[in-house]
Amino acid sequence: MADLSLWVEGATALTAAGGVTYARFRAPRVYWAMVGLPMAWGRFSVSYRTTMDVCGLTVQPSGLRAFMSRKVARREVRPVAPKIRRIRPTSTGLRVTLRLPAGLEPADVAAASERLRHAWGVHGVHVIATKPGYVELRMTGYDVLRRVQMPRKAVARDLVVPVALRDDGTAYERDFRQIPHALTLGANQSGKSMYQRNLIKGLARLPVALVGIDCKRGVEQSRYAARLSALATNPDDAASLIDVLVAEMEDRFDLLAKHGVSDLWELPEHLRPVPVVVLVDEIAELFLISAKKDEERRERIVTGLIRLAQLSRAVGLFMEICGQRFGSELGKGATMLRAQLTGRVVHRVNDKQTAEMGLNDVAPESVPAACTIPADRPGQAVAADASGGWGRIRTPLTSVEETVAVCREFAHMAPDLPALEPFRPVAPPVPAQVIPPKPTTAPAIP
Ligand SMILES: Nc1ncnc2c1ncn2[C@@H]1O[C@H](COP(=O)(O)OP(=O)(O)OP(=O)(O)O)[C@@H](O)[C@H]1O
Repeated sequence: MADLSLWVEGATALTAAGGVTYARFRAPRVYWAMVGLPMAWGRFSVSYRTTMDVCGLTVQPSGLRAFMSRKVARREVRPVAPKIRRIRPTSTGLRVTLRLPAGLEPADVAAASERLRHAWGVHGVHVIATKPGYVELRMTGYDVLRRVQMPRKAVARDLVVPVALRDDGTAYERDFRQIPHALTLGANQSGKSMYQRNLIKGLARLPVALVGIDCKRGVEQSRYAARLSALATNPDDAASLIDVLVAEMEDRFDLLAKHGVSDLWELPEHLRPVPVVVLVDEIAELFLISAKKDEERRERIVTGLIRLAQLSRAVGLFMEICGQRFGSELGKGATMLRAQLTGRVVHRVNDKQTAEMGLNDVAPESVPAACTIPADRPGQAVAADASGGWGRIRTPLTSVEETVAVCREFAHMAPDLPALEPFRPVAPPVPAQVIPPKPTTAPAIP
């Protein structure tokens, strides 16, 4: 009898251990909530003071404070560590708000983040300066980019689209009003189309006009035709469409001048034209020419794009450009246009030079991170902008069917812009539901 209960206990323990190991790799969120979080929180609480001390994140107390400790409280004078203001567990990690003592700055804490991560046994520690004197430690319990799950609260709104997950567990949002024009670079199969797909899926729900330029005969973007107000699938159409967009920009400037305002958002709502997002897939197709006769068209396209990039923010025209490389080898105007695209997302690249094209002028220290994206992590990228900030992101896996369905659902939101009417794509018919043939009843076997 005793033997049997020993067997049952052993089997239960083994099952539980197996379950925990399984959860750790297959359901890291569950593992974090049940095992990782209590352990990390405990370790953090118990070792906070000593960890801060050994990581050099304490300062000597002021003279008055030292005097009070010694004479009034009759305590030993101890170095001062940042004060914990708030601890908040999340589904991916732990967030701690710290008040820094005089003498410490956010960069000091950021420099120690690797040491903190090892001390508390977490996957990563990111340090964010939230306001003067305060930092937030964003700890992640596991590699959140391995299988991307967007935070539930991340939804598209205004002109902000959550398009990927950051490695600190927060959503990476493409905010068109903050960063009007952006560039996405990456090698073949690095995840550029997935990035655009997530962007289109988010934008489709917003009151914006979507304009596609996809000179690979529209293989990528024509699938989203239901929600596009215009689509160009070859360089000749692209040149005409860009001319129309430049004319639209000029009309909008006339409108602003007429009402004495300098920005689209200052217009009363009933007068405000709808924002337009121009999505360019494979920019090289617009720059490269195979015959001398195409030179004039190239000149028209490049001048138009540069004018749009320089001026169109105020009138609500935004650009999202995508390509494998974008440097001076594309010819005149390429680097000038690139300089106007201040948002940068660089996926896996084949050479350091491509990473430099995308990141050197905005966040040069992020170049090594872009060069070390593993090939088995499509969709992972380095995102940077003109503020100098950068981080690692990865898009969620989103199927074409899912995005097409969203485009169809929100097709009624594609605004009618008369100028773009000649370029309006014809949405492919909804595939008829395949109804399986009725099974024919087999003759009864006698
Ligand atoms: N975030 C992601 N998670 C998982 N798989 C992804 C992710 N992003 C892309 N992939 C996969 O990687 C492959 C290449 O992705 P995608 O087509 O987006 O790359 P690309 O850079 O546009 O390639 P190309 O330049 O050849 O068109 C696809 O099979 C896609 O399903």
